[in-house]
Amino acid sequence: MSHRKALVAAVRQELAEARGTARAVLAAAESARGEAQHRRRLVREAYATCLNQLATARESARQDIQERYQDEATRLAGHLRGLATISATGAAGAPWRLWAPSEPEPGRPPGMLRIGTISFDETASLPALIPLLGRAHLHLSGPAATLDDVITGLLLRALGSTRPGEVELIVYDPQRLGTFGQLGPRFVGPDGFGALLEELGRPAGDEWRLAVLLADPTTADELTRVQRVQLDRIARTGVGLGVHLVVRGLDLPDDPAVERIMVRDRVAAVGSLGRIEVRLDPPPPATLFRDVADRLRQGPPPARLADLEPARLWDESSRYGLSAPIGDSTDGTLVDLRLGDDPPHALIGGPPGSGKTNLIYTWLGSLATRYGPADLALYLLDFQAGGSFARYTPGPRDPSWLPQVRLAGINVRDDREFGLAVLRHLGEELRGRTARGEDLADHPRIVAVVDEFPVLLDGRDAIADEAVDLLEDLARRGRSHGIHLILATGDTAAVRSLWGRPALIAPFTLRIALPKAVRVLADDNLAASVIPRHHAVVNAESGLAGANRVVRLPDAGDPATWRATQRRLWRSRPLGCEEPRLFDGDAVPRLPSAYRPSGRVPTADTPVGSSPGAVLGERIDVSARPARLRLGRMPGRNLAVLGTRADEACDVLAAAALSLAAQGPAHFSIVCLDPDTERAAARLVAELPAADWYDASDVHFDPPVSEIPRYLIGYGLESAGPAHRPALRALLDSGPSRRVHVLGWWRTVSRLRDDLAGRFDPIGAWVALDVHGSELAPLYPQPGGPLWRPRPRRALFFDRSVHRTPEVIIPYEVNSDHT
Ligand SMILES: Nc1ncnc2c1ncn2[C@@H]1O[C@H](COP(=O)(O)OP(=O)(O)OP(=O)(O)O)[C@@H](O)[C@H]1O
Repeated sequence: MSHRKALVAAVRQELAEARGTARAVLAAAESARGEAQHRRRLVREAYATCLNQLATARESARQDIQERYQDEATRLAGHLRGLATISATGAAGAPWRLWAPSEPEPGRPPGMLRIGTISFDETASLPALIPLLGRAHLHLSGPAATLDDVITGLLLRALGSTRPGEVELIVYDPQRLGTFGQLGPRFVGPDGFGALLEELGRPAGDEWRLAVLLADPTTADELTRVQRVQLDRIARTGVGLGVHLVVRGLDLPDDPAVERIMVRDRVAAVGSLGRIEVRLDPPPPATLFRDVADRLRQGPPPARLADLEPARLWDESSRYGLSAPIGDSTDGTLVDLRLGDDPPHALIGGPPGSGKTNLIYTWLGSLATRYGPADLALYLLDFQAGGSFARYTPGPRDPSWLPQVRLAGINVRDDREFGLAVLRHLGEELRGRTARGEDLADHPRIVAVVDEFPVLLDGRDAIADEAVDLLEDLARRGRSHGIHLILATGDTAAVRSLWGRPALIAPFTLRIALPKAVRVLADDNLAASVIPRHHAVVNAESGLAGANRVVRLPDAGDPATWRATQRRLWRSRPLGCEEPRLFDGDAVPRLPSAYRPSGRVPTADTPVGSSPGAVLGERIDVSARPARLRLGRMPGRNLAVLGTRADEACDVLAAAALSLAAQGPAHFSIVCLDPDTERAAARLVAELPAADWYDASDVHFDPPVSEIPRYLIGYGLESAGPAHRPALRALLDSGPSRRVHVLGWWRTVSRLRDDLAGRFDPIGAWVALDVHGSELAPLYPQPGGPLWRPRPRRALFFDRSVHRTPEVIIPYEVNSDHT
């Protein structure tokens, strides 16, 4: 029992120990669990804190990023918009509601064109731009109607942002679906497609050629292999040649120059924009077409004259030539005209109103601001009606003149003699320069401008013959002596006839053709027929096709603008610079005071020359010298003034008498037999120092003999009548040897003949007013009489002792107040 008890006790003991151990283990476990739980709690808490912190950090980072993204995006969008504005200025990029045609900036190639917008969030959008002129062809696919809207908009932008004439628009539209008729395209019909492809394979000229091909299924089906090859070649090489395609309905090969636009609804995918979607602009409102059409019709606003001025006045030397810009070219750079060894001379042509005068003004202005009077001398002749060169000479309201102008002839249409005189003068200058063999640097270069030169060369007469010879000589030899000619005309027939004179026209290698000019350029050079107004084709290779430069001309017409420039030049003129000689065919010269006795009345002891000269009128020449009739003691030294224009006859007689009186002692017998001339005769008597008056009541022709010369000034001598004829004839015959000379007026040659009984030898000199050449035959050594068609205020003067042919003179106005 005890054993059992002991065993029980031992087991109990063990159990108790085990329980104790278990309890201890449990306690340890419990505490470990507690520990673990505590740690877990701690970790959880830490995690939560961490999570919170992370969330906060993430939130703030997110916000930061968001803000930065916003900022960046706004900035980028701003940049992009700025870039877009620069890349597509004015009409190329403006939305339709603000749209108007715009003038491209000179010197900048055409930009991109807007077709719609790109939106990158709800609020902001950017213009979507695509390349065209100078950059790419366009290939469009999608619903035809939408494509045609897109194309219409693009054409409007392309034409509205370039200068009229810069883009030649050709449309192939067999179904006539397009709506660009107002843009003035050249339409090509279905049967012209092959020819069009051939044409597009050739380089465009100065302009861009923009071909819109709206192909229908038939076109695509019928495209031959050759045409396919041509089209592919245009797609690859056309852009470099100025040829651009805008195509729908036909494939174009893959090429960097081909921009593809795929349209679905009003959204497009554009090749160069990648995956960005473009929301297309609506089609342009119809009214905008009118604006573009008007602009195309009107032509561009003119470039400014001020743009041609050099940085410094008179800073150039003409030693090696004269070079001056006259306008800007289609790319905005200035185009120079050069005169020198080559080309030496210029021919300007264009129909009336095409802007020749304006071009000449521009050219002269540009030259005159670059080359001072030591480098340039201008001779200006205008055979047109109207005095376009008068602006360069002093006028009543403006005393300034253009210092380089030596001579200006205006209104010389009827005075071809003056043109001839100028050419003779230039011929002498050429001879002088040749003989002296001087260097070009010693002289100014001469530029002689002859506007409407055919007037001078017209008419198969001695003037035309001599003028042609002189022009030919000047054109041939002038180049090496610094003499340059600029001939201008609006007369097509005259230009045509120049081609019959190759020797004359050949040295005129610089050709300037204004719009619609005919035959100024070579026959196969049609550039002048396609340029818009206020443009010119400049060609320094005698008009050969391929040497054209198209120039846009500024408006040089405003006299006030020019006057300001001329004033500046005038104030800079060197000392001793002389006023230009102005010959105005419409002005009547006054008898210069040096030929009037007033003031310096000669006394009886003043020596009289052996043959004093009677001044009859102004010669038509470069220096405006008077025409004189020497009245020596030889037979025949009398003067007959012939014709019915009494005023002019009186002026001739008065100028003769006054100029004789101004030279030395003389006695005058005024015989006035025509009531129309009484007033003028009386004025003359009043101004002469010593004169007797006779009229029908006491007329006689037996003047007393005296020591000093005596002049009988007869008005209407035919009225003396038969009774006085013998005495008159005797006086005419024998007077001159006694220093008695008759200067008389007869209305007609036949009345003079009656008075002379058919013997004209005592009339050694005559001045004919409105008497035709044939009527003058009896007074002229050559049969048939001189060539003379009378014209107002011009007279033909012939003195058989000095003249081989008669000369045209302008009777001076003696009494301007006509009292
Ligand atoms: N580049 C230009 N810019 C603006 N206006 C111009 C330009 N060229 C000419 N004009 C204007 O056109 C008109 C005709 O020009 P201009 O008188 O020069 O022509 P023209 O050929 O000399 O004519 P005509 O032979 O009939 O005298 C003028 O009113 C002139 O002001």
